[in-house]
Amino acid sequence: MGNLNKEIRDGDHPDITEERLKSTFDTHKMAAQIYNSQRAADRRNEITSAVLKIPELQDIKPLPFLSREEKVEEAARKIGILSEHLYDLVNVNDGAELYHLNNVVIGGEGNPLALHGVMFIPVLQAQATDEQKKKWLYRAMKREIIGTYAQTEMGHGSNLRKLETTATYDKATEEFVLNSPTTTSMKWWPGNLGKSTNYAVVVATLIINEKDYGPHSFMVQLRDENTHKPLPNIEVGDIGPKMAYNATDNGFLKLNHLRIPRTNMLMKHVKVEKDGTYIKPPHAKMSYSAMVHVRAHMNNTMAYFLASSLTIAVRYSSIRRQGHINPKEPEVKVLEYQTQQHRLFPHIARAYAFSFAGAETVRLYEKVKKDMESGETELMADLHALTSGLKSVVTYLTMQGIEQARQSCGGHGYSMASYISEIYGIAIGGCTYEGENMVMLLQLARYLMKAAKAVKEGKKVEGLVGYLSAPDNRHSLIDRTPEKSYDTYLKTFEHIARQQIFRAFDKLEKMLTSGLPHSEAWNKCSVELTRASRLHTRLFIAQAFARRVHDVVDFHIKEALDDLLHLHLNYELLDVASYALEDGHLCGEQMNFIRSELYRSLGKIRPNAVSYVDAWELSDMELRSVLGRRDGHVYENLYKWAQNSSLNRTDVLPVFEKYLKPLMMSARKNSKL
Ligand SMILES: CCCCC/C=C\C/C=C\C/C=C\CC/C=C/C(=O)SCCNC(=O)CCNC(=O)[C@H](O)C(C)(C)COP(=O)(O)OP(=O)(O)OC[C@H]1O[C@@H](n2cnc3c(N)ncnc32)[C@H](O)[C@@H]1OP(=O)(O)O
Ligand SMILES: Cc1cc2nc3c(=O)[nH]c(=O)nc-3n(C[C@H](O)[C@H](O)[C@H](O)COP(=O)(O)OP(=O)(O)OC[C@H]3O[C@@H](n4cnc5c(N)ncnc54)[C@H](O)[C@@H]3O)c2cc1C
Repeated sequence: MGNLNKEIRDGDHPDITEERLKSTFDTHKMAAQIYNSQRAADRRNEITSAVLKIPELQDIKPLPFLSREEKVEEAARKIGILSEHLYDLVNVNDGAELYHLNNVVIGGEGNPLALHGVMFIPVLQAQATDEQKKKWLYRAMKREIIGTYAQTEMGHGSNLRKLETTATYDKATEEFVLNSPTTTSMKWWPGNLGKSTNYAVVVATLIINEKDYGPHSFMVQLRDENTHKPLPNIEVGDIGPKMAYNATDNGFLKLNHLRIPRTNMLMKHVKVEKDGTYIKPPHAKMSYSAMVHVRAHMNNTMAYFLASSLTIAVRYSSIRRQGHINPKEPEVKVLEYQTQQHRLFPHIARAYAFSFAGAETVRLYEKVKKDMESGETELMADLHALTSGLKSVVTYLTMQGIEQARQSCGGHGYSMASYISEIYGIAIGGCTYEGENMVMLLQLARYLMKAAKAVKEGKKVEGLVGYLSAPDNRHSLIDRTPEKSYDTYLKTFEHIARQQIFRAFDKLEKMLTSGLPHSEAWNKCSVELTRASRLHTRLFIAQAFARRVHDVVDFHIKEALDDLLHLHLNYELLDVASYALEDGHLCGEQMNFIRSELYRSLGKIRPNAVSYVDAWELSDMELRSVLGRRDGHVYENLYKWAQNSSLNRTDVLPVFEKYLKPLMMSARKNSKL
């Protein structure tokens, strides 16, 4: 039998090989769990190998040494080369293959086609009529045109009903007049809007006969297809550097009474007829499909960002030696410290959990998308609630995990050589885009309050909120039953979420009966409401993890996932235990049990730590991290990496003659006086 950890190679750092030899499971079989099939895991590696054989697709130098302009150019250069090889490298109809190709070749900092693939094409697929698809979608898919999704304005992002860009129907000419009447009405933020795209789906407030019909989607050509010059009545540009994600030209757009044909409104579900008659869609929020598309996929991208940072941190922690546990023995790998394990391992478990919850979410999304094709909208509310909660909780916890990964690398974590700070910057954008996290938690809370009301009225609720009408134990059975089952944990999570949902509901009801208007009462309860949403979502994540472990057949993979799940349940429960202590559902003795199970779990995970992160099969090319190198040879490569610094081109910088020398000379002169 070969090595179970598939990353072992001759010449690797012995400390990392030692880790890999301890693996109790086949890392490539584990990759099949993470990427949802063995075929998908195989394809990722095949794509990476093929890319490595194409010299023009390699980074010209480490990305942190590029200026913003060079980053934009480098991403565009690679997109050009990729287009030549695309059909040889991937199945272009497979989103996961395309995403992987992007991560390996270009990385997370963006590229001119980022929004084209992530939102422009999906919005046309979901909202364009067949005729409109012929006109734009097929050209977009062939990349004859490049588009983006332009919704957010300088003054409004969260509250779509107050978008100031107007699309006023002119019956006489059968045109819409698109206008940005104020500075704050300018589109501000859309990815690739600034310089790359020549088309955009613009979301504007529809006005017919002076009546406001709310946000609707319109196809707008922004630039000449040959010269790329902005068309008349259009002002467009880049919004400037951001915290990260700087290979992308997030942009602004000002429309000055721009006229577009009536047929440029995306009309698959909603219509404006020639005479200005408005025909409602089957569901008022069908036009929000592009946002739901991204939200549904964000769990997996966040899991990927988190796993990338942890791969870097755990590999580095296995070659970094510092200090002693036993003073008579050599310095230990920092991974031996319990604090280091506690800092990293629960986040490894979360990365797996987000990936499994993500797979379930994408399945529900695909079902709802198919239903919507035929005008069936029943599950839209469930999907919106689920994706709103997950989007918020997963991005927030990912942020925490990446930052812990950075700190766990000590000083070198702060260097861009770790690349963790860039991953952090990219990932935390997710707390804001596709719906600011608090705003989205409050969307889920609306759904939860409706369910709570139904239960209070004696009705049975089912599906994602079914537990609200299920029987509850007054006291948790954790450590109170002979058999060790995850059900006791999941029931405790259910209890906690249920209690908080009803606490928020009762508070809201009390304020409403005291006569407070709904919106004011809602605001005064909103912290409690967001707590309810978080607890409900964390329950879902834990359940999704348990469902996956339950379904795994391979004994060694099941055992390894079972260890991670055990850690996850104990760690997460400790994190929210105050809710269960408050009403005596858990007692001090059970808390001690949970804590000791957590510490036991850390020890159990320790031998497989490197293998759990290796199983994500993230190549050196896609990690772009000196600390996270597969071979563990960090130090000599840190030194090589620093040679790229432009400050090292000369021994003496011009600033010496200009500023430092006069400063020191004058100081010396003064001290002689
Ligand atoms: C392939 C995936 C790739 C992932 C990412 C990859 C890499 C990452 C790297 C870089 C980033 C790359 C891309 C990022 C791109 C980012 C793009 C954007 O950010 S686009 C702009 C996104 N903007 C928002 O999300 C705005 C948030 N606001 C809203 O969504 C709405 O304003 C809000 C808050 C939902 C309220 O809407 P409104 O129309 O005012 O609501 P009402 O009060 O009228 O009605 C509320 C009822 O409507 C229900 N509802 C709302 N939305 C939906 C929906 N989508 N589906 C079903 N139902 C919905 C809601 O539940 C209420 O129902 P009840 O009244 O409670 O019954
Ligand atoms: C990297 C990145 C990429 C983006 N890409 C795109 C894109 O491609 N296309 C596009 O159209 N947009 C894009 N956006 C914009 C993004 O979607 C919005 O910034 C986001 O939806 C938040 O809206 P806002 O900026 O108006 O925040 P605001 O709503 O102004 O948020 C400010 C604060 O107000 C709070 N708040 C607002 N409303 C409420 C409420 N009702 N209840 C309680 N609290 C509230 C928020 O919680 C937050 O704390 C992008 C943004 C980023 C950062």
